[in-house]
Amino acid sequence: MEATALSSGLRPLPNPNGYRLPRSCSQRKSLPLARFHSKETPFKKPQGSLAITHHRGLSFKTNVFEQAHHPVAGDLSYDDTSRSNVAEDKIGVLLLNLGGPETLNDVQPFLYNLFADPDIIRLPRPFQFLQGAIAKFISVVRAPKSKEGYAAIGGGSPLRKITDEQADAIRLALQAKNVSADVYVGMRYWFPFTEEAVQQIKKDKITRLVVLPLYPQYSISTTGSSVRVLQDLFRKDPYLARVPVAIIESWYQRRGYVNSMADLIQKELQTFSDPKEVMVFFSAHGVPVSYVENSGDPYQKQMEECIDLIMEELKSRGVQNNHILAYQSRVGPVQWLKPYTDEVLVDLGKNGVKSLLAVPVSFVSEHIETLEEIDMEYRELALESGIENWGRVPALGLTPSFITDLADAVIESLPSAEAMVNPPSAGVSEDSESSDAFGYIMKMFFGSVLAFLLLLSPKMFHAFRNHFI
Ligand SMILES: C=CC1=C(C)c2cc3[nH]c(cc4nc(cc5[nH]c(cc1n2)c(C)c5CCC(=O)O)C(CCC(=O)O)=C4C)c(C)c3C=C
Ligand SMILES: [Fe+2]
Repeated sequence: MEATALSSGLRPLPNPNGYRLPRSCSQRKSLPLARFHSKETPFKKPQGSLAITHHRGLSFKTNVFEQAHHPVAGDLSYDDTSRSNVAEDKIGVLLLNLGGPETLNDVQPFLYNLFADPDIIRLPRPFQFLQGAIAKFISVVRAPKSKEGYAAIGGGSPLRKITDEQADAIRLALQAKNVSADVYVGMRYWFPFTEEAVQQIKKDKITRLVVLPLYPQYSISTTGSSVRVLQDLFRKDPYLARVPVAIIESWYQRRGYVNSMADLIQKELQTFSDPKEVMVFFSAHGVPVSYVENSGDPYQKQMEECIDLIMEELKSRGVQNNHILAYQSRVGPVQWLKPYTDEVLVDLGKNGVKSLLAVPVSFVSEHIETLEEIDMEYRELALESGIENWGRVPALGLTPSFITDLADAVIESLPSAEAMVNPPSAGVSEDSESSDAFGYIMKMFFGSVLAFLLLLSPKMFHAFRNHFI
């Protein structure tokens, strides 16, 4: 697990895991940040545990190996640290997620929010003023196809409901471990937006916050984007700037997660008449290759490590099936991570694979890409390609061992929370505010004109349409 603390001028933001932020991000004012790099050692058996009890009855029982982010594992005592006493705190947990349209009318504005994200469509600096116009254009062009997908799964995304349930389950799991915390949901592209969650956190006077993105692996396009928004909000607000925050950037290595995934796979294999013959097919959401190759996104590496850990766990249980990893859901004209799920399915069918178990691995809730893309499109393609027996592992959702492990991750990261003490961008002059406003108006004007021209040009429309649907 890697926990990061938003904090005071210790180190600049730009190079968290050794990866480079996309230009759009690194060129923004960077937020000072202190980081605690921790690699949980998932295969070491715990050799001891540490109970930390505080006055007011708050008690943490935590495994010393999972305290790797602390300089001296096993020596941890909150009283020894310079950090404030966790027991005194009003603890908040903020779950970050993508969000999804709840009705078909939400689809186009949801897509607009997604494509307006500079971590999703990354434009060279001179063209960044076109972001809004391009987002408008692509969202309008893509909306009909996306709507068909959402219509096929009942008219909207189940993400909000599932994430709310996960929030409740994590709150209860924390309570069962004697940690009282309020759990919030902040979505990146739809309601409840991260901004709303942060307002509530402030209203509730939370004094220590753990940020838990619901993506096991880190990508610039997911966790990176959500955390950037959060940092912007914290930087601007004098109250939030002082709240100690710990960010759990990725957690695919945690035993609880790996074991829970292995449990689900093992169980689903038993539904086949000949479980040993089944190809375990991990299908991860893709990202453009440029994220990995040019910006150092750790997503692909983490994904591969994650699959290795799950397969090692299965092997240790005597499950020796063949497996493969492929990437799904590519959008737009650029190269995405390969191999592509649809191409691999066809190849496997051609090469005589008869039984296949699809395992969605980049996300922990059911969503359009499991319910529509995998269950409908890929299933059909696989059957057409010669695969006879098809199965799919459900998303982790509310699986108790998984939820308990997330609660543990929260507890383990609490001591590493640190406040951002830099004054929020003080002294923004009226001049710079008015020039910002002028720049904004100019961008909106030229952006709208461009979007209008693009939409009117049949040639441009068709070129874009072919790439984005
Ligand atoms: C780890 C998960 C995800 C990564 C990485 C990711 C990158 C990424 N996604 C798009 C474009 C779209 N994503 C869409 C939906 C969507 N994406 C994820 C997860 C990841 N995306 C989820 C869970 C969902 C579903 C939300 C829901 O409503 O259930 C969509 C909209 C759906 C569609 O039209 O297909 C788009 C578009 C890009 C461009 C990208 C990386 C740059
Ligand atoms: Fe996506």
